[in-house]
Amino acid sequence: MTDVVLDGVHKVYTGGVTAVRNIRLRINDGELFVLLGPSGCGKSTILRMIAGLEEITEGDLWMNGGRANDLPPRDRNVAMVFQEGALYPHRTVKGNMMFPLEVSGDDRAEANARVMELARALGINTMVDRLPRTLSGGQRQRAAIGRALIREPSLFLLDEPLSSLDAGLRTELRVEISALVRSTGTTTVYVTHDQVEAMTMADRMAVLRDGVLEDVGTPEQIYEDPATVFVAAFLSSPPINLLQGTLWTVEDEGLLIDFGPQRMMVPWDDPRASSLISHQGQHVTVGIRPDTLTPIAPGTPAQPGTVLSGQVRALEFHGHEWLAYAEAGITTVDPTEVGRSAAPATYEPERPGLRDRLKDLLGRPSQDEPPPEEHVPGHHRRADLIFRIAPGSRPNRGDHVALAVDLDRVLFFGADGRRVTPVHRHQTAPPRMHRPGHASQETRAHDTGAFGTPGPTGGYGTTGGFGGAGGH
Ligand SMILES: Nc1ncnc2c1ncn2[C@@H]1O[C@H](COP(=O)(O)OP(=O)(O)OP(=O)(O)O)[C@@H](O)[C@H]1O
Repeated sequence: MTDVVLDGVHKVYTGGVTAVRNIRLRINDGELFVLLGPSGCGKSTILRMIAGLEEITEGDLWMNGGRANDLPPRDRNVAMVFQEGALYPHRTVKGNMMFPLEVSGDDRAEANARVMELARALGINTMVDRLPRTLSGGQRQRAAIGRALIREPSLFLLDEPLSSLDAGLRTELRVEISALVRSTGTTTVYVTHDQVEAMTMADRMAVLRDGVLEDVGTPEQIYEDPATVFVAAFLSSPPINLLQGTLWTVEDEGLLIDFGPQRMMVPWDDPRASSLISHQGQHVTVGIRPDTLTPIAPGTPAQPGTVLSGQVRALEFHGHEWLAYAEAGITTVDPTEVGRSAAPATYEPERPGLRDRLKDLLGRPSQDEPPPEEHVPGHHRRADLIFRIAPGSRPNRGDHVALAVDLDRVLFFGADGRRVTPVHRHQTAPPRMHRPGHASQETRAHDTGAFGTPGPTGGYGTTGGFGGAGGH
């Protein structure tokens, strides 16, 4: 068993491609840790550096408290499974699974018993005498996982092992892989670009973009309390509404978010008001998940500044729910563009007399234009407000709808794409099975911080909490 720390790890490939930028991350002993991100974000590179298959350009890799940058792969006790798990074509499933034990000279009868036990756990015990070419893709992956796990590695690395399988098999296997590695207590690092796979499997996960660590935490933490616009959008299906507004303070009332034709109000007693106030006069991105908007009948009393409206343009049936798309005339933010460069939030809008501007905002007609967009980093467009329809109250296309916003669940991001309010990363992974003698959850309860959230030092002679991205 092992824990892994990446301390300021940086990777530049020959030819100059920077694949990984200053990653600081702790993967705890016995944890199922997922690396999630879009294609090309550096997930596989990180995995390969942990395996010793790729050189680390800068920074340190620690395994079980020892610096491992120069440790040969064979001395790391790591097993790895790829998208197409490699099997020897002329060996049966059993032959493939036996191979690592034969190499290490294990007792044959004992090895045979272990292979059969693992094959049963993987659901391939009835096909151990078959050759790989006679197996389905899912069965081949099970065999590859069996071959990797048979010699009880300290660290199990999986690189998109399910991505070539169909949706049904993926669901089935992700449950089985999670159960298997949890029952063995093997520290596991799992790479995927599939948010559902990440959310359903991970004890904790890291979200990457362009080689930069955007966020680290449990799936619940990252979903409910994302550190950046990119993370909020990457972990959202149906997509989160990301509305671009400008923030103004209104004495006696609160913080007004001006979306141009519509606005929202965050009252002064809202716990986020004290963080938001520093964005006075600046662009903010307001993240509203579709289930945070509730259609209400016209005229229903609501707290001022908590209702948005639009005209229904499309309806979509998703089996378990209906979604509606309403044209609201609000500029939305493209999360793939925001916060991409290291550009700080430098936008300073022109300030006509503030008092005049507020008077204007609070009483003006809805067709007014928002502040000029060319000042804002990122890409912006007008898009629909997406909301979930309550059962039995389906609007028709063309209807005007009023949508009550659950203000407590709204997320606020600055122009640089980072959350305006601090993100919380105090808890570690949920309790899980461990073999006797392994570190308990409590002893592993030193969690990472992301973007300046509190995180104690992880030891190994480094400063600051692991898990936050540096220099982003
Ligand atoms: N051997 C290599 N030489 C040069 N550049 C490379 C090499 N391997 C990867 N890269 C580049 O490094 C970046 C990160 O690649 P990596 O494979 O780690 O990403 P990934 O997130 O795993 O992507 P995917 O999900 O598509 O596998 C990409 O820009 C890629 O083109």
